[in-house]
Amino acid sequence: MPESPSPTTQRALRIGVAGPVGTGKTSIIGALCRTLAERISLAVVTNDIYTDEDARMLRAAGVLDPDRIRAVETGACPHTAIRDDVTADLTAIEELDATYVLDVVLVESGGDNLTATFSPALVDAQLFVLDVAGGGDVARKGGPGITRADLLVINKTDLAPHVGVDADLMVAEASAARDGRPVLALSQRQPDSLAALGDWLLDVLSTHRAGVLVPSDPGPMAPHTHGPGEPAHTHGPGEPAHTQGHGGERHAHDHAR
Ligand SMILES: Nc1nc2c(ncn2[C@@H]2O[C@H](COP(=O)(O)OP(=O)(O)OP(=O)(O)O)[C@@H](O)[C@H]2O)c(=O)[nH]1
Repeated sequence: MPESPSPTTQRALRIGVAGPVGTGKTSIIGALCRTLAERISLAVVTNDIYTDEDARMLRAAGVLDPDRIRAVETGACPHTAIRDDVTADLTAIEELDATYVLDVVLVESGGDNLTATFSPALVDAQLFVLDVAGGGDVARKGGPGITRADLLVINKTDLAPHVGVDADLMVAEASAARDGRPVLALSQRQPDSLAALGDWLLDVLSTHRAGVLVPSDPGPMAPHTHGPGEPAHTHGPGEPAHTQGHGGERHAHDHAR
């Protein structure tokens, strides 16, 4: 039976999982659910632009009661839903928290670029996921998620020999870039690494229950564009409305919220 949350906890701990497309975010959430579902009460919110594919994958994998897994279709770039207007995600989290006695809600960002991070208004702590197949030099490139997420995961280390990457060096370089913040080498094929990930989450949960977890913001996205010919923009306060290209569609929205 899952333990009940501490009476001092007003709501479930919210953990964000961000990182580029295909680095293993859904698999990590599945592994956390498998590792911890007997010990704590979990729910999941996934973000995809047009589909609920990640939620369907997790439901099909049977990692949790399917009703505890909700999909948010962002309809725009994933970083918009986790950073600028977090309403849809917050609503999904709050509905889950009102329906179940929860310890933790895991929120998966849609796969995005290297600079997308969660707003501290949405999650209490966040992990950023890279994989060795993306190249050994990615961790050196920096960016807010790599340098300042609460945990950086270097994922799919089992593939390192096949893609010519020195995973230990990648971890060392990432650690050097993070000023003492933790880095975890992970593989779905290495149970010890999955247990270490579960332990990290339980540590964060203890801090949350003690009422001393202060969400920290890794920082805004770097200036970027959404389509050929569009000028680079940022997501900082006071930024004027601009247009974004989304597979041919264009719409205006204000990132200053
Ligand atoms: N070899 C290996 N493959 C992995 C590992 N983790 C995930 N994968 C595979 O990597 C692929 C992408 O994994 P996902 O978990 O869907 O990645 P994601 O980041 O959620 O992908 P998006 O939601 O599309 O951004 C799948 O084929 C997984 O089976 C791992 O540790 N080792």
